[in-house]
Amino acid sequence: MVDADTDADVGADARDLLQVRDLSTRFFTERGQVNAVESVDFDVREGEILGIVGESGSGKSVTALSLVDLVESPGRVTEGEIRYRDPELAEEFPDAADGEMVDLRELPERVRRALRGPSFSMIFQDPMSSFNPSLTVGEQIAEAVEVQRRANARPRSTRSRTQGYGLGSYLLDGIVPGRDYTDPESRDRAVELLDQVGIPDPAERAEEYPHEFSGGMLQRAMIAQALAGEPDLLIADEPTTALDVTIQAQILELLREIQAERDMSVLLITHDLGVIARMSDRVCVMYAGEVVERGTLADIFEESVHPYTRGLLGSIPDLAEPARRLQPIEGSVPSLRDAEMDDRCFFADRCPKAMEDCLEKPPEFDAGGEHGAKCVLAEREYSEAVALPEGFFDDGGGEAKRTGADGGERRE
Ligand SMILES: Nc1ncnc2c1ncn2[C@@H]1O[C@H](COP(=O)(O)OP(=O)(O)OP(=O)(O)O)[C@@H](O)[C@H]1O
Ligand code: NI
Repeated sequence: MVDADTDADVGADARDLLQVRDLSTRFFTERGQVNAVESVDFDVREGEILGIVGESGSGKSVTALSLVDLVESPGRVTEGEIRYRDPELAEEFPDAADGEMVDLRELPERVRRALRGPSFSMIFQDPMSSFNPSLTVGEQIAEAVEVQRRANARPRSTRSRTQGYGLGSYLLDGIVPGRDYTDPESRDRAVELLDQVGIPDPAERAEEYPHEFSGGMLQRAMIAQALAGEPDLLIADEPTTALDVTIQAQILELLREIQAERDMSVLLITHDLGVIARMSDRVCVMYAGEVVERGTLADIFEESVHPYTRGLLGSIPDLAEPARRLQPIEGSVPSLRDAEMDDRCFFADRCPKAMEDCLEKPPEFDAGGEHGAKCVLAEREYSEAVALPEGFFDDGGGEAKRTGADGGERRE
């Protein structure tokens, strides 16, 4: 049982680990330009779980890949800043730095790659894709441990062996370790990591191959692999989507424990609002490549102002009436082809409250505190209707809102 107050642990004054500004990523396909991520802004604070939620095709995964410079051709980050807190790098690359924050896009590629593992790590929906089928699980995690060791042993700027940071194809595109490649210490550490993610008999399991693991166990092993580099930020893209409900709950619990233990930041991507409610401190709702609403968990679940968020909320099963059918929002996510996208609200076609003004670019409505939405209607309705007392949103990052709300129950 996790108390709602855990949100409050990450106060509004916690420092940002990552600041994403005006990030745009496009795919230049034969059929034209696809605007997969469109001028996205968000921050990830130290020690928080930031959730990104949205339907399929809303740009969540491409956003994540953009952060770690893994967007594949014909895609490319075309705009924006990805500022990451790293005083050492800031000192080394003053041109890319502003205080302790370094714009990753301004760093040499080799340096940026070297951040994968020790600074950022990623886990995915399909753990199989993260492992080389012909090497034991233990050996692959040991390799990830060694990458971290080498990184620690050398100054960042001269690190050269950054390829094999142990995640999926990035392992394969780098050095594929032979059986005797890793040293015994790294192998011991791998067993320790397997133990930490709750794999029974970790020493024996380390000797097994990925196909000998169940889905849930392999998911745990992937988390162990991602943790081997002791990352500051773990990006989890639909980490439990492929798992059955019981295992899903266990893996989420594990992620939460690990996050708290290490005070790591997590960017959690999912289309499942239940997962968001259970896990995140703050939330960004994405639609058609844009962040259309953002706020604390309470802002989003109790006071959402964007019709899209409200639609999504309407489509989660009611806990009181579990038999109720899901109510998907009618219509589908737009194509994101540049040729079809004007400067307007992209949700207007599906919005039950659409009006003529929605054919213009929606304003960024500030709902107070950290709560914001891209919607002209929200701006109109709520700027007048929600006359909140002075200081309501101020101290404690929305603490006042949570009092008396049912936020506590939602989490477990
Ligand atoms: N390789 C590619 N070539 C062209 N367009 C792409 C490519 N990869 C992604 N896109 C475009 O980017 C959009 C966003 O995709 P993305 O994978 O980020 O969505 P998502 O929100 O993660 O969805 P899902 O929940 O299905 O994973 C897609 O709708 C697609 O149009
Ligand atoms: Ni995705």
